[in-house]
Amino acid sequence: MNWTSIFMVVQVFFGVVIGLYFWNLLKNQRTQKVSVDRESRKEMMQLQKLRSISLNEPLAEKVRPQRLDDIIGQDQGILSLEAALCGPNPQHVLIYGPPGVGKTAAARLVMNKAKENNQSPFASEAPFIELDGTTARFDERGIADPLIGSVHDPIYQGAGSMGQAGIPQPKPGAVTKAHGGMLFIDEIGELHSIQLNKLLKVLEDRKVFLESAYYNEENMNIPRHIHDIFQNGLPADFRLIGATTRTPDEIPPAIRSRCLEVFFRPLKQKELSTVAKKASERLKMTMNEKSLETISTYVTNGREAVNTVQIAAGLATTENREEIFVDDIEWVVHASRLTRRPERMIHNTPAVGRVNGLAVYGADLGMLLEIEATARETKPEKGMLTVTGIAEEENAGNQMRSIRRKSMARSSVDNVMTVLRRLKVPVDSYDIHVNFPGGTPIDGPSAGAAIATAIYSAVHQFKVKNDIAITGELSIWGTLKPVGGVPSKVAAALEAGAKTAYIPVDNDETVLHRLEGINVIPLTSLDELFDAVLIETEQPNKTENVIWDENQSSSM
Ligand SMILES: Nc1ncnc2c1ncn2[C@@H]1O[C@H](COP(=O)(O)OP(=O)(O)OP(=O)(O)O)[C@@H](O)[C@H]1O
Repeated sequence: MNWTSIFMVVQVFFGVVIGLYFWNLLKNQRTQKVSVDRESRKEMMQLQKLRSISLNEPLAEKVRPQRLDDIIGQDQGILSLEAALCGPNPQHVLIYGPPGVGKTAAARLVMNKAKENNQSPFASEAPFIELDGTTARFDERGIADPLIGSVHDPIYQGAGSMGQAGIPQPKPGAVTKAHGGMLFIDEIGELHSIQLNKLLKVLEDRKVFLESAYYNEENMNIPRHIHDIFQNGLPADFRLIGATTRTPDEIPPAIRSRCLEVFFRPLKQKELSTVAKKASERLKMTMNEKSLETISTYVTNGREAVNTVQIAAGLATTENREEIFVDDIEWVVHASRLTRRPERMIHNTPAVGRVNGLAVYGADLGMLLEIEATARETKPEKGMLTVTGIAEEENAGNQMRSIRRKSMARSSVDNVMTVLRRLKVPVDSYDIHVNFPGGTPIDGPSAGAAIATAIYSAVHQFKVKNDIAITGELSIWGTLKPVGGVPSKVAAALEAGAKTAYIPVDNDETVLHRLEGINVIPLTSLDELFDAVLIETEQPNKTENVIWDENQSSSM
Protein backbone atom coordinates (compact mmCIF):
# COMPACT_ATOMS: atom_id res chain seq x y z
CA MET A 1 0.00 0.00 0.00
CA ASN A 2 1.43 3.35 -0.97
CA TRP A 3 1.12 6.59 1.04
CA THR A 4 -1.68 7.93 -1.08
CA SER A 5 -3.91 4.94 -0.33
CA ILE A 6 -3.16 5.17 3.42
CA PHE A 7 -4.01 8.89 3.34
CA MET A 8 -7.33 8.21 1.60
CA VAL A 9 -8.29 5.48 4.11
CA VAL A 10 -7.57 7.88 7.01
CA GLN A 11 -9.56 10.62 5.25
CA VAL A 12 -12.53 8.29 4.72
CA PHE A 13 -12.26 7.13 8.32
CA PHE A 14 -12.36 10.71 9.70
CA GLY A 15 -15.13 11.60 7.27
CA VAL A 16 -17.23 8.72 8.59
CA VAL A 17 -16.50 9.69 12.24
CA ILE A 18 -17.43 13.36 11.68
CA GLY A 19 -20.52 12.35 9.70
CA LEU A 20 -21.60 10.02 12.49
CA TYR A 21 -21.05 12.78 15.02
CA PHE A 22 -23.27 15.28 13.18
CA TRP A 23 -25.85 12.65 12.37
CA ASN A 24 -26.01 11.79 16.06
CA LEU A 25 -26.26 15.46 17.02
CA LEU A 26 -29.09 15.99 14.57
CA LYS A 27 -30.84 12.85 15.80
CA ASN A 28 -30.52 14.03 19.40
CA GLN A 29 -31.88 17.42 18.54
CA ARG A 30 -34.75 15.86 16.65
CA THR A 31 -35.52 13.46 19.52
CA GLN A 32 -35.31 16.39 21.96
CA LYS A 33 -37.67 18.43 19.79
CA VAL A 34 -40.06 15.50 19.45
CA SER A 35 -40.13 14.96 23.21
CA VAL A 36 -40.53 18.73 23.89
CA ASP A 37 -43.38 18.80 21.35
CA ARG A 38 -44.96 15.73 22.94
CA GLU A 39 -44.64 17.28 26.44
CA SER A 40 -46.03 20.59 25.19
CA ARG A 41 -49.01 18.83 23.52
CA LYS A 42 -49.73 17.02 26.78
CA GLU A 43 -49.56 20.26 28.78
CA MET A 44 -51.72 22.07 26.20
CA MET A 45 -54.40 19.34 26.46
CA GLN A 46 -54.26 19.59 30.25
CA LEU A 47 -54.61 23.39 30.02
CA GLN A 48 -57.58 23.14 27.66
CA LYS A 49 -59.18 20.61 29.99
CA LEU A 50 -58.73 22.99 32.92
CA ARG A 51 -60.15 25.87 30.88
CA SER A 52 -63.20 23.84 29.93
CA ILE A 53 -64.11 23.49 33.61
CA SER A 54 -65.76 26.50 35.22
CA LEU A 55 -67.82 26.82 38.35
CA ASN A 56 -70.71 29.23 38.35
CA GLU A 57 -70.12 32.86 39.27
CA PRO A 58 -68.82 33.19 42.85
CA LEU A 59 -71.30 34.83 45.21
CA ALA A 60 -68.79 37.62 45.94
CA GLU A 61 -68.90 38.55 42.22
CA LYS A 62 -72.68 38.45 42.19
CA VAL A 63 -73.03 40.92 45.04
CA ARG A 64 -70.24 43.27 43.95
CA PRO A 65 -71.59 46.79 43.20
CA GLN A 66 -72.26 47.11 39.46
CA ARG A 67 -72.98 50.83 39.38
CA LEU A 68 -71.76 53.76 41.47
CA ASP A 69 -75.31 54.03 42.87
CA ASP A 70 -74.89 50.57 44.38
CA ILE A 71 -72.17 51.88 46.70
CA ILE A 72 -73.85 52.93 49.89
CA GLY A 73 -72.91 55.90 52.07
CA GLN A 74 -69.89 57.15 50.12
CA ASP A 75 -71.52 59.91 48.07
CA GLN A 76 -68.98 62.53 49.10
CA GLY A 77 -65.99 60.25 48.48
CA ILE A 78 -67.35 59.16 45.09
CA LEU A 79 -68.01 62.79 44.12
CA SER A 80 -64.36 63.63 44.88
CA LEU A 81 -63.19 60.58 42.91
CA GLU A 82 -65.29 61.59 39.91
CA ALA A 83 -64.01 65.17 40.13
CA ALA A 84 -60.43 63.89 40.18
CA LEU A 85 -60.67 61.21 37.51
CA CYS A 86 -63.61 61.70 35.16
CA GLY A 87 -62.73 65.09 33.67
CA PRO A 88 -60.42 66.02 30.80
CA ASN A 89 -57.41 66.30 33.15
CA PRO A 90 -57.50 63.34 35.54
CA GLN A 91 -55.27 63.50 38.62
CA HIS A 92 -53.58 60.97 40.85
CA VAL A 93 -55.69 60.07 43.89
CA LEU A 94 -55.17 58.72 47.39
CA ILE A 95 -58.25 57.15 48.99
CA TYR A 96 -58.27 56.92 52.78
CA GLY A 97 -60.79 54.83 54.65
CA PRO A 98 -61.34 51.82 56.86
CA PRO A 99 -61.27 48.32 55.31
CA GLY A 100 -64.26 47.00 53.38
CA VAL A 101 -66.19 50.24 52.85
CA GLY A 102 -66.14 50.31 49.05
CA LYS A 103 -62.83 51.96 48.09
CA THR A 104 -61.85 49.30 45.53
CA ALA A 105 -65.39 48.91 44.20
CA ALA A 106 -65.71 52.68 43.71
CA ALA A 107 -62.32 53.01 41.97
CA ARG A 108 -63.24 50.28 39.46
CA LEU A 109 -66.60 51.86 38.66
CA VAL A 110 -65.21 55.39 38.43
CA MET A 111 -62.88 54.14 35.70
CA ASN A 112 -65.92 53.05 33.66
CA LYS A 113 -67.58 56.41 34.24
CA ALA A 114 -64.42 58.25 33.12
CA LYS A 115 -64.38 56.27 29.87
CA GLU A 116 -67.92 57.42 29.10
CA ASN A 117 -66.76 61.05 29.01
CA ASN A 118 -65.71 62.04 25.48
CA GLN A 119 -63.25 64.57 26.86
CA SER A 120 -61.49 62.02 29.05
CA PRO A 121 -58.02 60.95 27.89
CA PHE A 122 -58.87 57.35 28.87
CA ALA A 123 -59.68 55.34 25.74
CA SER A 124 -62.46 52.75 25.81
CA GLU A 125 -59.90 49.95 26.09
CA ALA A 126 -57.82 51.78 28.76
CA PRO A 127 -56.58 49.24 31.33
CA PHE A 128 -57.39 49.20 35.04
CA ILE A 129 -54.53 47.37 36.73
CA GLU A 130 -54.77 46.30 40.37
CA LEU A 131 -51.84 45.59 42.65
CA ASP A 132 -51.69 44.88 46.36
CA GLY A 133 -49.08 46.91 48.22
CA THR A 134 -48.76 44.23 50.91
CA THR A 135 -47.69 41.51 48.45
CA ALA A 136 -45.84 43.52 45.79
CA ARG A 137 -42.45 42.30 46.95
CA PHE A 138 -39.37 43.14 44.94
CA ASP A 139 -35.76 42.12 44.65
CA GLU A 140 -33.21 44.81 45.37
CA ARG A 141 -31.03 43.59 42.48
CA GLY A 142 -33.94 44.31 40.14
CA ILE A 143 -34.51 40.64 39.15
CA ALA A 144 -38.20 40.83 40.01
CA ASP A 145 -40.36 43.88 40.60
CA PRO A 146 -44.05 43.49 39.77
CA LEU A 147 -44.69 47.20 40.28
CA ILE A 148 -41.90 48.94 38.35
CA GLY A 149 -40.67 46.14 36.07
CA SER A 150 -37.39 44.24 35.97
CA VAL A 151 -34.70 42.87 33.68
CA HIS A 152 -34.03 39.16 33.22
CA ASP A 153 -30.28 39.08 32.82
CA PRO A 154 -28.77 36.32 30.64
CA ILE A 155 -27.11 34.63 33.63
CA TYR A 156 -30.41 33.75 35.26
CA GLN A 157 -32.04 30.39 34.86
CA GLY A 158 -34.86 30.36 32.39
CA ALA A 159 -33.41 33.26 30.36
CA GLY A 160 -34.18 31.13 27.25
CA SER A 161 -32.70 31.54 23.82
CA MET A 162 -32.20 35.32 24.28
CA GLY A 163 -30.33 34.56 27.49
CA GLN A 164 -28.11 32.07 25.71
CA ALA A 165 -27.32 34.80 23.20
CA GLY A 166 -26.30 37.11 26.09
CA ILE A 167 -29.31 39.43 25.71
CA PRO A 168 -30.89 41.06 28.82
CA GLN A 169 -34.69 40.94 28.63
CA PRO A 170 -36.84 43.76 30.10
CA LYS A 171 -40.06 42.59 31.82
CA PRO A 172 -42.74 45.31 32.14
CA GLY A 173 -44.23 45.92 35.58
CA ALA A 174 -47.70 47.13 36.61
CA VAL A 175 -46.80 50.77 35.82
CA THR A 176 -46.32 49.84 32.16
CA LYS A 177 -49.31 47.50 32.04
CA ALA A 178 -51.40 50.43 33.31
CA HIS A 179 -50.12 52.74 30.55
CA GLY A 180 -53.00 54.83 29.24
CA GLY A 181 -55.28 53.80 32.09
CA MET A 182 -55.33 53.59 35.88
CA LEU A 183 -53.11 51.78 38.34
CA PHE A 184 -54.93 50.91 41.55
CA ILE A 185 -52.59 50.08 44.43
CA ASP A 186 -54.49 48.71 47.41
CA GLU A 187 -52.78 49.35 50.75
CA ILE A 188 -50.32 51.75 49.13
CA GLY A 189 -49.08 52.67 52.61
CA GLU A 190 -47.52 49.18 52.91
CA LEU A 191 -45.22 49.58 49.88
CA HIS A 192 -41.51 49.48 50.71
CA SER A 193 -39.96 52.96 50.74
CA ILE A 194 -37.63 51.99 47.86
CA GLN A 195 -40.62 51.00 45.74
CA LEU A 196 -42.43 54.17 46.69
CA ASN A 197 -39.45 56.29 45.61
CA LYS A 198 -39.23 54.42 42.31
CA LEU A 199 -42.96 54.96 41.82
CA LEU A 200 -42.55 58.70 42.41
CA LYS A 201 -39.86 58.80 39.74
CA VAL A 202 -42.17 57.00 37.30
CA LEU A 203 -44.99 59.44 38.07
CA GLU A 204 -42.59 62.27 37.34
CA ASP A 205 -41.12 60.85 34.08
CA ARG A 206 -44.25 59.02 32.88
CA LYS A 207 -41.92 56.24 31.73
CA VAL A 208 -39.71 53.62 33.36
CA PHE A 209 -36.00 53.30 32.81
CA LEU A 210 -34.61 49.82 33.45
CA GLU A 211 -30.96 49.02 33.96
CA SER A 212 -28.78 45.99 33.37
CA ALA A 213 -25.04 45.41 33.59
CA TYR A 214 -25.50 43.13 30.56
CA TYR A 215 -26.81 45.87 28.32
CA ASN A 216 -24.37 47.33 25.86
CA GLU A 217 -25.63 49.77 23.28
CA GLU A 218 -22.89 48.65 20.84
CA ASN A 219 -24.02 45.01 20.98
CA MET A 220 -25.50 44.30 17.58
CA ASN A 221 -26.91 40.97 18.79
CA ILE A 222 -29.43 42.78 20.96
CA PRO A 223 -32.73 43.20 19.09
CA ARG A 224 -33.93 46.68 18.17
CA HIS A 225 -36.88 46.70 20.55
CA ILE A 226 -34.61 45.98 23.53
CA HIS A 227 -32.22 48.77 22.51
CA ASP A 228 -35.26 51.04 22.30
CA ILE A 229 -36.48 50.07 25.81
CA PHE A 230 -33.07 50.60 27.44
CA GLN A 231 -32.51 53.88 25.65
CA ASN A 232 -35.99 55.45 25.71
CA GLY A 233 -37.66 53.68 28.65
CA LEU A 234 -40.90 51.73 28.81
CA PRO A 235 -44.08 53.82 28.60
CA ALA A 236 -45.82 54.29 31.97
CA ASP A 237 -48.27 57.17 31.63
CA PHE A 238 -51.19 56.34 33.92
CA ARG A 239 -53.20 57.80 36.76
CA LEU A 240 -52.50 56.34 40.17
CA ILE A 241 -55.23 55.48 42.64
CA GLY A 242 -53.72 54.49 45.96
CA ALA A 243 -56.03 53.16 48.66
CA THR A 244 -55.03 52.92 52.29
CA THR A 245 -56.47 52.17 55.69
CA ARG A 246 -53.71 54.30 57.24
CA THR A 247 -54.11 57.93 58.27
CA PRO A 248 -52.74 60.76 56.09
CA ASP A 249 -49.87 61.46 58.51
CA GLU A 250 -48.64 57.89 58.01
CA ILE A 251 -48.29 58.35 54.24
CA PRO A 252 -45.04 59.92 52.95
CA PRO A 253 -45.59 63.62 52.13
CA ALA A 254 -43.88 63.18 48.72
CA ILE A 255 -46.68 60.91 47.48
CA ARG A 256 -49.43 62.87 49.23
CA SER A 257 -48.38 66.11 47.58
CA ARG A 258 -48.80 64.56 44.13
CA CYS A 259 -52.28 63.21 44.79
CA LEU A 260 -55.75 64.49 45.45
CA GLU A 261 -56.84 63.09 48.81
CA VAL A 262 -60.26 61.48 49.06
CA PHE A 263 -61.87 60.13 52.22
CA PHE A 264 -64.23 57.20 52.51
CA ARG A 265 -66.03 56.97 55.82
CA PRO A 266 -67.11 54.05 58.00
CA LEU A 267 -70.64 52.89 57.28
CA LYS A 268 -73.44 53.59 59.74
CA GLN A 269 -75.59 50.82 61.10
CA LYS A 270 -78.51 51.69 58.83
CA GLU A 271 -76.21 51.74 55.81
CA LEU A 272 -74.82 48.30 56.69
CA SER A 273 -78.40 47.01 56.73
CA THR A 274 -78.90 48.45 53.26
CA VAL A 275 -75.68 46.79 51.99
CA ALA A 276 -76.89 43.46 53.43
CA LYS A 277 -80.37 43.91 51.93
CA LYS A 278 -78.99 44.65 48.45
CA ALA A 279 -76.67 41.65 48.68
CA SER A 280 -79.56 39.33 49.59
CA GLU A 281 -81.64 40.71 46.70
CA ARG A 282 -78.81 39.98 44.26
CA LEU A 283 -78.71 36.42 45.61
CA LYS A 284 -82.50 36.24 45.09
CA MET A 285 -83.08 35.67 48.80
CA THR A 286 -85.42 37.43 51.17
CA MET A 287 -84.65 38.63 54.69
CA ASN A 288 -86.84 40.32 57.24
CA GLU A 289 -86.04 43.52 59.17
CA LYS A 290 -84.96 41.60 62.28
CA SER A 291 -82.35 39.64 60.30
CA LEU A 292 -81.02 42.84 58.73
CA GLU A 293 -80.84 44.54 62.12
CA THR A 294 -78.96 41.56 63.58
CA ILE A 295 -76.39 41.78 60.79
CA SER A 296 -75.89 45.50 61.30
CA THR A 297 -75.31 45.15 65.04
CA TYR A 298 -72.47 42.69 64.51
CA VAL A 299 -70.65 43.73 61.35
CA THR A 300 -68.37 46.75 61.11
CA ASN A 301 -68.06 47.22 57.35
CA GLY A 302 -69.67 46.48 54.00
CA ARG A 303 -67.48 43.47 53.26
CA GLU A 304 -68.44 41.78 56.54
CA ALA A 305 -72.11 42.54 55.84
CA VAL A 306 -71.89 40.94 52.40
CA ASN A 307 -69.91 37.94 53.67
CA THR A 308 -72.45 37.32 56.43
CA VAL A 309 -75.30 37.35 53.91
CA GLN A 310 -73.40 34.99 51.59
CA ILE A 311 -72.77 32.36 54.28
CA ALA A 312 -76.33 32.62 55.60
CA ALA A 313 -77.64 32.33 52.03
CA GLY A 314 -75.53 29.19 51.56
CA LEU A 315 -77.09 27.71 54.69
CA ALA A 316 -80.60 28.56 53.53
CA THR A 317 -79.95 27.09 50.06
CA THR A 318 -78.79 23.77 51.50
CA GLU A 319 -82.20 23.59 53.17
CA ASN A 320 -84.01 24.58 49.95
CA ARG A 321 -85.15 27.87 51.40
CA GLU A 322 -85.37 31.22 49.66
CA GLU A 323 -85.58 33.14 52.89
CA ILE A 324 -82.70 33.83 55.24
CA PHE A 325 -83.90 33.49 58.82
CA VAL A 326 -82.58 35.39 61.79
CA ASP A 327 -81.35 32.00 63.14
CA ASP A 328 -79.10 31.68 60.08
CA ILE A 329 -77.62 35.10 60.76
CA GLU A 330 -77.06 34.31 64.44
CA TRP A 331 -75.38 31.06 63.46
CA VAL A 332 -73.02 32.91 61.06
CA VAL A 333 -72.32 35.57 63.68
CA HIS A 334 -71.29 32.95 66.22
CA ALA A 335 -69.45 30.73 63.75
CA SER A 336 -67.47 33.73 62.44
CA ARG A 337 -66.78 34.93 66.02
CA LEU A 338 -68.18 38.39 65.26
CA THR A 339 -68.59 40.57 68.31
CA ARG A 340 -71.40 42.99 68.91
CA ARG A 341 -70.62 46.60 67.99
CA PRO A 342 -70.06 48.63 71.15
CA GLU A 343 -73.05 50.93 71.47
CA ARG A 344 -71.60 54.35 72.00
CA MET A 345 -74.84 56.12 72.75
CA ILE A 346 -75.41 59.02 75.11
CA HIS A 347 -76.78 58.19 78.58
CA ASN A 348 -80.43 58.79 79.39
CA THR A 349 -79.89 61.12 82.32
CA PRO A 350 -77.45 63.87 83.35
CA ALA A 351 -74.86 62.80 85.92
CA VAL A 352 -72.16 64.31 88.06
CA GLY A 353 -68.66 63.83 86.61
CA ARG A 354 -69.79 62.13 83.41
CA VAL A 355 -69.12 63.89 80.09
CA ASN A 356 -69.39 62.94 76.43
CA GLY A 357 -66.09 63.81 74.81
CA LEU A 358 -65.40 63.21 71.12
CA ALA A 359 -62.47 61.37 69.65
CA VAL A 360 -61.19 60.67 66.18
CA TYR A 361 -59.19 57.60 65.26
CA GLY A 362 -57.94 55.70 62.20
CA ALA A 363 -58.77 57.29 58.88
CA ASP A 364 -60.74 60.23 60.29
CA LEU A 365 -63.33 58.17 62.15
CA GLY A 366 -65.21 60.04 64.84
CA MET A 367 -66.59 58.44 67.98
CA LEU A 368 -68.14 59.32 71.29
CA LEU A 369 -65.59 59.21 74.11
CA GLU A 370 -67.02 58.80 77.57
CA ILE A 371 -65.10 60.52 80.37
CA GLU A 372 -65.82 59.88 84.06
CA ALA A 373 -64.45 61.77 87.06
CA THR A 374 -64.96 61.46 90.81
CA ALA A 375 -63.69 63.80 93.53
CA ARG A 376 -63.38 62.96 97.24
CA GLU A 377 -62.52 65.77 99.61
CA THR A 378 -59.31 65.22 101.52
CA LYS A 379 -56.95 67.30 103.64
CA PRO A 380 -56.04 70.64 101.97
CA GLU A 381 -53.22 70.29 99.44
CA LYS A 382 -53.09 66.49 99.98
CA GLY A 383 -55.26 65.47 97.02
CA MET A 384 -54.12 62.71 94.69
CA LEU A 385 -54.79 62.40 90.98
CA THR A 386 -55.47 59.00 89.43
CA VAL A 387 -56.00 58.54 85.70
CA THR A 388 -57.15 55.18 84.34
CA GLY A 389 -58.22 53.75 81.01
CA ILE A 390 -55.33 55.20 79.03
CA ALA A 391 -51.96 53.93 77.89
CA GLU A 392 -49.09 55.29 80.00
CA GLU A 393 -46.88 55.72 76.97
CA GLU A 394 -47.59 55.78 73.26
CA ASN A 395 -45.78 55.59 69.96
CA ALA A 396 -46.17 58.51 67.63
CA GLY A 397 -44.77 59.51 64.27
CA ASN A 398 -44.74 57.61 61.03
CA GLN A 399 -42.77 54.91 59.20
CA MET A 400 -39.88 57.34 58.74
CA ARG A 401 -39.65 58.70 62.26
CA SER A 402 -41.21 57.15 65.32
CA ILE A 403 -41.14 58.57 68.83
CA ARG A 404 -42.22 57.24 72.21
CA ARG A 405 -43.86 59.77 74.48
CA LYS A 406 -45.90 60.10 77.64
CA SER A 407 -49.56 59.43 76.91
CA MET A 408 -51.20 62.53 75.40
CA ALA A 409 -54.35 61.86 77.41
CA ARG A 410 -52.32 61.88 80.63
CA SER A 411 -50.68 65.18 79.59
CA SER A 412 -54.12 66.55 78.83
CA VAL A 413 -55.30 65.76 82.37
CA ASP A 414 -52.18 67.49 83.79
CA ASN A 415 -52.94 70.59 81.68
CA VAL A 416 -56.53 70.58 82.90
CA MET A 417 -55.40 70.45 86.55
CA THR A 418 -53.22 73.52 85.96
CA VAL A 419 -56.12 75.40 84.36
CA LEU A 420 -58.50 74.47 87.18
CA ARG A 421 -55.97 75.58 89.82
CA ARG A 422 -55.75 78.92 88.01
CA LEU A 423 -59.54 79.11 88.10
CA LYS A 424 -59.26 78.71 91.87
CA VAL A 425 -60.95 75.32 91.78
CA PRO A 426 -59.60 73.56 94.91
CA VAL A 427 -58.51 70.44 92.99
CA ASP A 428 -55.59 69.80 95.36
CA SER A 429 -57.97 69.31 98.28
CA TYR A 430 -59.63 66.38 96.49
CA ASP A 431 -58.61 62.87 95.54
CA ILE A 432 -59.57 62.99 91.88
CA HIS A 433 -60.02 59.95 89.69
CA VAL A 434 -60.43 60.42 85.92
CA ASN A 435 -61.40 57.33 83.97
CA PHE A 436 -61.75 56.70 80.23
CA PRO A 437 -63.97 53.60 80.07
CA GLY A 438 -64.13 51.17 77.15
CA GLY A 439 -60.51 51.19 76.03
CA THR A 440 -61.27 53.91 73.47
CA PRO A 441 -58.23 55.27 71.65
CA ILE A 442 -57.79 58.80 73.03
CA ASP A 443 -56.07 61.36 70.87
CA GLY A 444 -55.18 63.45 73.88
CA PRO A 445 -55.31 67.22 73.56
CA SER A 446 -58.74 67.46 71.94
CA ALA A 447 -60.33 65.89 75.03
CA GLY A 448 -59.02 68.76 77.26
CA ALA A 449 -62.26 70.75 77.50
CA ALA A 450 -64.33 67.61 78.18
CA ILE A 451 -61.90 66.42 80.90
CA ALA A 452 -62.00 69.85 82.56
CA THR A 453 -65.81 69.73 82.57
CA ALA A 454 -65.81 66.25 84.15
CA ILE A 455 -63.41 67.25 86.97
CA TYR A 456 -65.14 70.58 87.60
CA SER A 457 -68.48 68.80 87.75
CA ALA A 458 -67.13 66.18 90.18
CA VAL A 459 -65.54 68.73 92.50
CA HIS A 460 -68.62 71.00 92.60
CA GLN A 461 -71.17 68.18 92.33
CA PHE A 462 -72.91 69.80 89.38
CA LYS A 463 -74.54 67.42 86.93
CA VAL A 464 -73.45 67.55 83.28
CA LYS A 465 -76.12 67.50 80.57
CA ASN A 466 -76.30 64.06 78.98
CA ASP A 467 -77.37 65.10 75.47
CA ILE A 468 -74.30 67.18 74.69
CA ALA A 469 -70.82 66.34 73.41
CA ILE A 470 -67.64 68.39 73.73
CA THR A 471 -64.42 68.66 71.77
CA GLY A 472 -61.63 71.21 72.16
CA GLU A 473 -58.09 71.52 73.36
CA LEU A 474 -57.48 73.59 76.44
CA SER A 475 -54.59 76.02 76.69
CA ILE A 476 -53.20 76.33 80.18
CA TRP A 477 -54.71 79.83 80.22
CA GLY A 478 -58.18 78.33 79.90
CA THR A 479 -58.99 79.22 76.30
CA LEU A 480 -60.38 76.67 73.83
CA LYS A 481 -58.02 75.83 71.00
CA PRO A 482 -58.96 74.27 67.64
CA VAL A 483 -58.66 70.52 67.12
CA GLY A 484 -58.68 68.10 64.16
CA GLY A 485 -61.45 65.94 62.76
CA VAL A 486 -64.34 68.13 63.93
CA PRO A 487 -66.77 67.20 61.09
CA SER A 488 -66.30 63.47 61.85
CA LYS A 489 -66.64 64.13 65.57
CA VAL A 490 -69.85 66.10 65.17
CA ALA A 491 -71.23 63.36 62.90
CA ALA A 492 -70.37 60.79 65.60
CA ALA A 493 -72.06 62.92 68.26
CA LEU A 494 -75.22 63.05 66.16
CA GLU A 495 -75.08 59.30 65.58
CA ALA A 496 -74.75 58.72 69.33
CA GLY A 497 -77.87 60.78 70.01
CA ALA A 498 -76.36 64.08 71.18
CA LYS A 499 -78.48 67.18 70.54
CA THR A 500 -75.70 69.76 70.90
CA ALA A 501 -71.99 69.69 70.13
CA TYR A 502 -69.65 72.30 71.65
CA ILE A 503 -66.59 73.05 69.55
CA PRO A 504 -63.79 75.64 69.66
CA VAL A 505 -64.73 78.81 67.79
CA ASP A 506 -61.74 78.42 65.45
CA ASN A 507 -63.19 75.12 64.23
CA ASP A 508 -66.48 76.69 63.23
CA GLU A 509 -67.47 76.03 59.60
CA THR A 510 -70.79 76.51 57.86
CA VAL A 511 -70.84 72.87 56.79
CA LEU A 512 -71.17 71.85 60.46
CA HIS A 513 -74.41 73.78 60.78
CA ARG A 514 -75.97 71.96 57.82
CA LEU A 515 -76.26 68.72 59.79
CA GLU A 516 -79.85 68.07 60.74
CA GLY A 517 -80.58 66.92 64.29
CA ILE A 518 -77.60 68.49 66.05
CA ASN A 519 -76.90 72.03 67.13
CA VAL A 520 -73.24 73.03 66.82
CA ILE A 521 -72.15 75.79 69.21
CA PRO A 522 -68.72 77.41 68.88
CA LEU A 523 -67.15 78.64 72.14
CA THR A 524 -64.02 80.54 73.13
CA SER A 525 -63.53 79.76 76.82
CA LEU A 526 -64.11 77.20 79.55
CA ASP A 527 -66.31 79.71 81.31
CA GLU A 528 -68.83 79.69 78.44
CA LEU A 529 -68.62 75.91 78.25
CA PHE A 530 -69.34 75.38 81.97
CA ASP A 531 -72.29 77.79 81.79
CA ALA A 532 -73.70 75.86 78.83
CA VAL A 533 -73.32 72.25 79.95
CA LEU A 534 -73.48 72.18 83.77
CA ILE A 535 -76.79 71.92 85.56
CA GLU A 536 -76.46 73.99 88.70
CA THR A 537 -79.16 72.40 90.86
CA GLU A 538 -77.77 73.44 94.20
CA GLN A 539 -74.65 75.44 94.98
CA PRO A 540 -72.67 73.36 97.49
CA ASN A 541 -69.29 75.04 97.26
CA LYS A 542 -69.03 76.66 93.89
CA THR A 543 -65.82 78.63 93.72
CA GLU A 544 -65.34 81.87 91.93
CA ASN A 545 -65.65 81.15 88.24
CA VAL A 546 -62.74 83.17 86.96
CA ILE A 547 -61.46 82.69 83.46
CA TRP A 548 -57.99 83.84 82.77
CA ASP A 549 -57.29 85.38 79.50
CA GLU A 550 -53.90 85.10 77.89
CA ASN A 551 -53.01 88.80 78.37
CA GLN A 552 -53.84 88.69 82.04
CA SER A 553 -51.83 85.52 82.61
CA SER A 554 -48.80 86.49 80.63
CA SER A 555 -48.37 89.53 82.81
CA MET A 556 -47.87 87.27 85.82
N1 LIG B 1 -70.29 51.13 50.72
C1 LIG B 1 -70.59 49.94 50.19
N2 LIG B 1 -71.72 49.78 49.48
C2 LIG B 1 -72.02 48.59 48.93
N3 LIG B 1 -71.25 47.48 49.04
C3 LIG B 1 -70.11 47.58 49.74
C4 LIG B 1 -69.72 48.82 50.35
N4 LIG B 1 -68.55 48.62 50.98
C5 LIG B 1 -68.20 47.35 50.77
N5 LIG B 1 -69.13 46.71 50.04
C6 LIG B 1 -69.08 45.29 49.66
O1 LIG B 1 -67.86 44.74 50.13
C7 LIG B 1 -67.02 44.31 49.06
C8 LIG B 1 -65.60 44.70 49.33
O2 LIG B 1 -65.49 46.11 49.30
P1 LIG B 1 -64.19 46.85 48.72
O3 LIG B 1 -63.17 45.85 48.29
O4 LIG B 1 -64.61 47.87 47.74
O5 LIG B 1 -63.69 47.55 50.04
P2 LIG B 1 -62.34 48.35 50.30
O6 LIG B 1 -62.74 49.59 51.01
O7 LIG B 1 -61.55 48.49 49.05
O8 LIG B 1 -61.61 47.37 51.33
P3 LIG B 1 -60.04 47.06 51.56
O9 LIG B 1 -59.41 48.32 52.09
O10 LIG B 1 -60.07 45.97 52.57
O11 LIG B 1 -59.50 46.64 50.22
C9 LIG B 1 -67.58 44.97 47.81
O12 LIG B 1 -67.36 44.18 46.66
C10 LIG B 1 -69.06 45.09 48.14
O13 LIG B 1 -69.74 43.88 47.85
